[in-house]
Amino acid sequence: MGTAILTGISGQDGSYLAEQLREDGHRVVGLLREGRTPCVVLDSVEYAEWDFMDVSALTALLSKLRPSEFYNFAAFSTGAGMYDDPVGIGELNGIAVARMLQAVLGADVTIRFCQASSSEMFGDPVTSPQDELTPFRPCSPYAAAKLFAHAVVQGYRARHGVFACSAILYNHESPRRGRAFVTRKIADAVARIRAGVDHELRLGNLDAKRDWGYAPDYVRALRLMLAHQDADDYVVATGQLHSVREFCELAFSHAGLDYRDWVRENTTDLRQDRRGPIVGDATKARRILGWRPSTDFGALVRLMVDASIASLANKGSMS
Ligand SMILES: C[C@H]1O[C@H](OP(=O)(O)OP(=O)(O)OC[C@H]2O[C@@H](n3cnc4c(=O)[nH]c(N)nc43)[C@H](O)[C@@H]2O)[C@@H](O)[C@@H](O)C1=O
Repeated sequence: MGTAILTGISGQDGSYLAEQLREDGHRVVGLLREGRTPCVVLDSVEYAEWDFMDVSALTALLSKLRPSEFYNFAAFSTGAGMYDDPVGIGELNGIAVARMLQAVLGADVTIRFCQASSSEMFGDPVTSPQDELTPFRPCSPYAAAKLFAHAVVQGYRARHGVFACSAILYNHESPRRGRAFVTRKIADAVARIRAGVDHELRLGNLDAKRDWGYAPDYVRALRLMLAHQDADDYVVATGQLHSVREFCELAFSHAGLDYRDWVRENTTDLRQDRRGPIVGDATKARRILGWRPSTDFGALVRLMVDASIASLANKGSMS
């Protein structure tokens, strides 16, 4: 088995992918931005520091490590922050991807590259569900930077013959999701309310809807993309739309609670989210890669709540 390079290894996607690759016998090298420490520290994963402004240093690193695969998850991604720091987002989520592909080209054109693109690129979508041919209408610096990266991936594939793919990832969740995201916020709140630690949960728009899948399923799709004979772009989604309210209903009832007793809509967390439904059509991934999500919405909600309850109990027993 070969060496795989991962950026963004400290987030949920990178950590799940690293685990799956390790299980299959790959050597995994996580690239950490200088001065960073990984949130999820994984045994048997090596780490290297990475300056995302420096193409020649990355070219030298790739020439030394000779990876067969390179997955890029490095990005600012916090929902509410999609509008903050357009310069930083443009640099890391957008231009850095051009630098990575330039380094691949300089080091070894046979390295297979996978970019984590985002359903946010559809912005206020012209049609629903969206597939690989739906036009993009980005509504935030985050989405614009991801779209720049997406176009760069297609350019290096078409013009330079790099095996470069983009996965247009819809929301994907897990117990490793950052606490700023709504699913983790709800799951943690259920655990804390159940334990009597908290007494309410303040959320933004309860009627906002998303196509939510399970993160380990989504990283499995990325691996299938790089294992396929042809490089291409794929929508990775469940095709099911659910509201924040439905997530709350299921999450609280899983803990024997009624969300209406505990959840308050809070205008300070409200985002201007009056957009058409962002829901994906993953027919192409199913047809060409044989990819299917393993975990449906109900199972996802339950496993996240169970993990938050276990984590809180664990903290309690350690204090
Ligand atoms: C595909 C896309 O997926 C993620 O971005 P996101 O969809 O913004 O994720 P989120 O969990 O912050 O919001 C989901 C929905 O939930 C609504 N919502 C209501 N009340 C609260 C609330 O209290 N907090 C938050 N965070 N959201 C709330 C909020 O308005 C939105 O409609 C990233 O991975 C991103 O990197 C990415 O690419």
